[in-house]
Amino acid sequence: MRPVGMIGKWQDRFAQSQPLALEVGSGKGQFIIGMAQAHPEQNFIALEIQEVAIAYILRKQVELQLPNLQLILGDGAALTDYFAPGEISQLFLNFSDPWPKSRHEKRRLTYRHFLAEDQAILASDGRLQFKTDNQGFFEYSLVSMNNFGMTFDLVALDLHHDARVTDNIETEYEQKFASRGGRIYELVAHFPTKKDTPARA
Ligand SMILES: C[S@@+](CC[C@H](N)C(=O)[O-])C[C@H]1O[C@@H](n2cnc3c(N)ncnc32)[C@H](O)[C@@H]1O
Repeated sequence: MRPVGMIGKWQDRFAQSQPLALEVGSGKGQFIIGMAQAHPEQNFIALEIQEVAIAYILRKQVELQLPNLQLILGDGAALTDYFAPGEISQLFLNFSDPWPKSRHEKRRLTYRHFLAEDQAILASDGRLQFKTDNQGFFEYSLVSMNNFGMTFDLVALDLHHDARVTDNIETEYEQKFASRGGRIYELVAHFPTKKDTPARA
């Protein structure tokens, strides 16, 4: 069931009102729990489509009782069903399914249709952070976001050996791939604001 009643009211669910970050596809929650613990000055929502995975996060949250973490069992392909325009200040896509076959391009969470959803819920100064171990998916996402008019704040082709990144919190997948010697890619980007859009002649 979609939490339609919560649209625009998510801050009411937290101990205090503060910038709200969302992770789409949280898996077992290692990243979002680590972020909520490291950043008590922010609120966090884990959005996950699989009951088994969200139940795993819930079990940890029952134990930890973090005041700045809420969970949604839902579909990250329809973010405007859950959030009001500008309600989210930071959006995390971590190791989303790469859907490598060309005919599945429209399922990739960095396809333009999903970027439009992301843009709608992100605040004007909001940021999208994307991590993957899949080079092809990373390249695709760079092009898709560039074509969408987004600006890149960070492009890291080897996140774990990038001196610019000092506060990385690993996801379960990231830990697994990196421990086998795999390279992790990350980008941080923002959407164009109205003032970035060139005026028509
Ligand atoms: C490859 S796993 C990555 C999990 C975690 N982010 C990590 O890096 O360890 C992808 C996760 O995204 C979830 N997922 C896939 N499509 C989704 C969607 N449309 N909405 C929400 N979650 C989704 C899957 O259930 C899975 O838990």
